[in-house]
Amino acid sequence: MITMSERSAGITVATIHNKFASAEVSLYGGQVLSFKPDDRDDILFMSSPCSFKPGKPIRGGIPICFPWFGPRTDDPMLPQHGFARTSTWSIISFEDEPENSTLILGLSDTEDSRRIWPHSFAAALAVTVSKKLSLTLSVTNTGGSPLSFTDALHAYFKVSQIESARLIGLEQSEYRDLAALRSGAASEKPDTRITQNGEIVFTGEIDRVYLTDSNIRIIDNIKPGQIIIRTEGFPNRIIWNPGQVKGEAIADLGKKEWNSFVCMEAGAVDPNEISVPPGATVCQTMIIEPKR
Ligand SMILES: O=P(O)(O)OC[C@H]1O[C@@H](O)[C@H](O)[C@@H](O)[C@@H]1O
Repeated sequence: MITMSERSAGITVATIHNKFASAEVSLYGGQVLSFKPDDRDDILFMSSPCSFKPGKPIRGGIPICFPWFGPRTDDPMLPQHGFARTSTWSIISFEDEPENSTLILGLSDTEDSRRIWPHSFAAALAVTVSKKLSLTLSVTNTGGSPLSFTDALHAYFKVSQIESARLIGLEQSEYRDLAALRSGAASEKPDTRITQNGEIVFTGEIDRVYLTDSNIRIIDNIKPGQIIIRTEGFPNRIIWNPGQVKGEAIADLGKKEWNSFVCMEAGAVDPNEISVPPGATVCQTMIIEPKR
């Protein structure tokens, strides 16, 4: 079953409900806002002061970073993480099967998008709600010249408290430390690779791009259960939590809320950008499986 409602002026939300789960998807941003398996607690985090105002990104759920991840290196004035998360997507279709429900949203180039990213494209996001939450982003190059993009499904997972959570699956993987690079440490160069030693525990700011597509497990350690994340077509994992100092300075985040989420993003980040020849389509999938 699907029902549509207005979250605020200009923000339409589809609520999907079936025998396994419920989920909310905002057409603004093409963004999953919540996923409640068995109608239990949401496994996704949503910032409480988030204003849901067109023009601003929604902080929580699963924003889509596309067609670039992070700041645009050739023009830092352009919006961080691209324009997909601040664009309104259209509904392409909705199908309710006995075991799952799939909503497909679409976004194509416009005059405005071509001004900052001169490409013709048709993107579709298929959100399947079942025991698992599955997102497939497909991008078709509808123009006559090759296009390439970087991207991420920037999932915010709720945790009871970040210092107690653990993230498993990246042991021995190499990463680039974006936080260290930003701090301008002389020893840090964009191509510096560090090897992950053991599981990830959170003791302060973490902002890293891992050069791997391995499966991830998030363990809350206070609540029982875990979340398993698998992907196809996403060569990178990005792990982000701002820590207390930077977290308290984020205007659209509640004062203590930096402590209540971890972002585990499936991405294709420089130098792993995705190239799409004219007429071709590239698909990337993220599957999120909550386990009791
Ligand atoms: O505040 P934004 O634009 O949503 O970005 C949040 C974070 O997103 C992460 O993906 C980046 O690696 C971080 O550097 C960034 O701070």
